[in-house]
Amino acid sequence: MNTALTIAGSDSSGGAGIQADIKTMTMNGVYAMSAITSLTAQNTVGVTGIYNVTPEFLAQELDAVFSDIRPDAVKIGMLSDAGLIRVSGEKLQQYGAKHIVLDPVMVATSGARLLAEEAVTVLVKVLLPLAELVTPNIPEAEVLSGGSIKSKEDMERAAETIAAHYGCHVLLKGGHSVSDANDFLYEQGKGRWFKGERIENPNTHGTGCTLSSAIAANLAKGYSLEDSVGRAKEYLSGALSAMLDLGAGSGPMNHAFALTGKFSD
Ligand SMILES: Nc1ncnc2c1ncn2[C@@H]1O[C@H](COP(=O)(O)OP(=O)(O)OP(=O)(O)O)[C@@H](O)[C@H]1O
Ligand SMILES: Cc1ncc(CO)c(N)n1
Repeated sequence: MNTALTIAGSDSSGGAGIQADIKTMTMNGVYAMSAITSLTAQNTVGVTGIYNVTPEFLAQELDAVFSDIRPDAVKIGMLSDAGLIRVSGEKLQQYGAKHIVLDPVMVATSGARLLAEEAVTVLVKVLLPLAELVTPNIPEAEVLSGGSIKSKEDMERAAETIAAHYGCHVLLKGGHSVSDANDFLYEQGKGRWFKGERIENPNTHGTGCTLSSAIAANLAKGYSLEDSVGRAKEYLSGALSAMLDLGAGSGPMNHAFALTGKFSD
């Protein structure tokens, strides 16, 4: 069986973070493992507490995983401080981890900051060069590219800038745009749009975590990057269109109904 590891934070409400990642990887047919970076007290309305593990403990988790069941792909989500970012980089290099998908989580859907502002430069320096793919949303891509993104052309330009700077492929997600939820993949000098009809569902808690985990799961199974993104986007749209409505705020998606049958291998 193919295996994948998520390095991310726990979401007590189960919609994002580690919980979304494990559901997604399992539904996509790979064995899921986790190295938890932080506990968040969180629900559909907001984040009320963040309790980070120490860098030493994260190193122990990563040693335990890599020395026993090697992951075929790694998804990285919430890493809220510089120490946790550095230790992740060291361990991923030490073990020669492959197929690293980096979701540069900065702010939760509810608006809470999940990455200290001063740690952004460390994330960029340490982890972007190790990643096969980075998956920023529009506000994150503005931070990484240093320019504002208002149009389709701005998205294409920003993805190209990030790829050129850091030597990784870029999937710039359009969930925060006003029109359709189209994502732009920039890979080895060529760009491709992945079209997604906007689903009128305000319950988008964990969409970014789910998409990056589904990409990692498909890379773990041996699909190309383009196919992995295509399959992940189908999975995400399926989970969103199941129209689950839980909690008072932006609720989670329904993973049990995510597979439309097209990719249910
Ligand atoms: N209403 C929607 N309908 C269809 N697809 C959507 C919708 N909202 C987001 N998406 C898709 O969900 C994926 C995640 O994109 P988004 O830009 O929301 O990421 P994010 O902001 O990192 O997520 P999160 O809110 O979990 O932090 C993308 O493929 C995006 O196109
Ligand atoms: C733990 C965690 N990771 C990532 C996100 C981003 O949606 C979140 N809300 N919570």
